[in-house]
Amino acid sequence: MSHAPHPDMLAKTETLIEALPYLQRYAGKTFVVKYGGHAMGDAERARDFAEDIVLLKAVGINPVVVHGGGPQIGSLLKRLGIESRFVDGLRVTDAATAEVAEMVLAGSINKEIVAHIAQAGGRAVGISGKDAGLVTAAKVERTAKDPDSLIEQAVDLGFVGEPARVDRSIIDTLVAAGIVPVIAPVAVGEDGHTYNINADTMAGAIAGALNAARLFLLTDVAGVLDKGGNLMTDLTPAGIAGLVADGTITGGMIPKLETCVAAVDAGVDAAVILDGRVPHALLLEIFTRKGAGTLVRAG
Ligand SMILES: Nc1ncnc2c1ncn2[C@@H]1O[C@H](COP(=O)(O)OP(=O)(O)O)[C@@H](O)[C@H]1O
Ligand SMILES: CC(=O)N[C@@H](CCC(=O)OP(=O)(O)O)C(=O)O
Repeated sequence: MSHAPHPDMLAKTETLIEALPYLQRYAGKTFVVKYGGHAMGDAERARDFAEDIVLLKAVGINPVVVHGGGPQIGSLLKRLGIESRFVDGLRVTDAATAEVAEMVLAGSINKEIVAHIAQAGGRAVGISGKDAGLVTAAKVERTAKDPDSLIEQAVDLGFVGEPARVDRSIIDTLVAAGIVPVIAPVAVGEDGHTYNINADTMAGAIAGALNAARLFLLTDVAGVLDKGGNLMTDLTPAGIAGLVADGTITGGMIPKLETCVAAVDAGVDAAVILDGRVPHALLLEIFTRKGAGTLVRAG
């Protein structure tokens, strides 16, 4: 009788052994994972994502989830007959839009992610920036060139906020209790109004406040692509500035990379842009040698 292992078994064992140094390196570390609205479109991928989070927790990593939901806010606004306009990738948010954004983000999407994590055998609690004073928002100020006069003028984005202060204590309490925090990008301002915050910006601020080892941004592209469409696997803040200046990086990728640079500047070891359409993209990135997306690290 042969004792040679079946090739399938061998491949599985190799995968587990390949993960060993990463399991040792990352145990006890905090990973902030931003789950974008585009990445959560597919129900099967949403379940994969929840499994990945539960697996990270099971091997001693502390994942903290910050989610988006831009496309989902857009479709409810459409059903309600409310139009959306974007400036620099930010949704101009009047009082009615802020109400809808909070319903979708802190309501349906937040609870859906929590439920998926529970189904995968984990424990999660869904909160927004409002809970226990997690985030205090400041109104975002933007200027744009007037197309006629070419003079820079203030643009009022309404209730669009950015995190001015982060009080991490509620996250620490949940993590200490073995619970995965799932955070919606909505917060209250000093003025008592509800502010809608870009989810990448929210995730970067949370990662900075937690001194996270890693920030992962799950989106719907392979990562940052060069002008020929090839994946750029490693970037530094200086390299990113050059790619913005020469027009390689445009649109929604600009705030995403600004978030990565800010997080790395704030002491996060590395930020990674990942393709959320790939099954278990997070596990592949964390536990295999190859990595899957674009890694941003201090130069
Ligand atoms: N150099 C680039 N590499 C990859 N994507 C880019 C690049 N420049 C611009 N983009 C755009 O950025 C988009 C990702 O940003 P966004 O749509 O805001 O993602 P999300 O909704 O996941 O936050 C990509 O779908 C792509 O259209
Ligand atoms: C101010 C602002 O633009 N807020 C975003 C919040 C959701 C978000 O960022 O979701 P994604 O990550 O899925 O794009 C919005 O209203 O769409």
